Amino acid sequence: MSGPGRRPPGGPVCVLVGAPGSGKTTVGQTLAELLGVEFRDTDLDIERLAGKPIPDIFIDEGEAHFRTLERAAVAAALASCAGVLALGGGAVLAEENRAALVGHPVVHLSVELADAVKRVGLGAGRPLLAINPRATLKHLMEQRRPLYAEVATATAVTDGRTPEEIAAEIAALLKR
Ligand SMILES: Nc1ncnc2c1ncn2[C@@H]1O[C@H](COP(=O)(O)OP(=O)(O)OP(=O)(O)O)[C@@H](O)[C@H]1O
Ligand SMILES: O=C(O)C1=C[C@@H](O)[C@@H](O)[C@H](O)C1
Ligand SMILES: [Mg+2]
Repeated sequence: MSGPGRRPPGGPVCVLVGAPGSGKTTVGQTLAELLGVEFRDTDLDIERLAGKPIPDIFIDEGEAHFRTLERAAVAAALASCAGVLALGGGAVLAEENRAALVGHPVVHLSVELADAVKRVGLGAGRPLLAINPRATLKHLMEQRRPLYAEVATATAVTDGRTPEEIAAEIAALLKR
């Protein structure tokens, strides 16, 4: 893993991006504990503001509305989080979000299809994976791989590794 990049004053110490099941929420929580900083997750921010779970937002208002909420959540979190920030798996799809990430230390949690499929199972709580999770995840990962690479200043491989090992690697890197 190469260096994570410079952190703008007041911004997150680390932003995590990656495919569904890459471990952004799990590794992010562990990393925040290790560093003694706040953990923030734009998916949770969106659910709190909307007052309902993400699958219900997809059902009631549709994906386009969710992406609008997500762009606002990413901008707000980048402006106010000084800890570890996990983004939703599809946040990098928006050019606006990719532009907002420039200058931040962004770590891509990489995962191959086999481990990702095992981790998300039948996609419970993940509306995009509700039907045919393996094929959908394969397509999403192929489509998004260049976008994660575009925004990332460092990559941490997660396949076959525990969240604790991954968080420790990122923490060491951030101290450099
Ligand atoms: N390195 C790992 N090894 C094994 N299991 C893991 C690892 N990282 C995460 N998991 C498990 O995989 C599942 C998905 O992890 P998590 O919810 O953190 O992914 P995510 O990247 O936040 O996904 P999403 O994009 O849907 O929010 C959880 O059950 C978690 O316990
Ligand atoms: O991969 C995606 O597009 C998504 C991932 C989750 O984190 C949530 O943001 C939502 O379920 C959409
Ligand atoms: Mg998550």
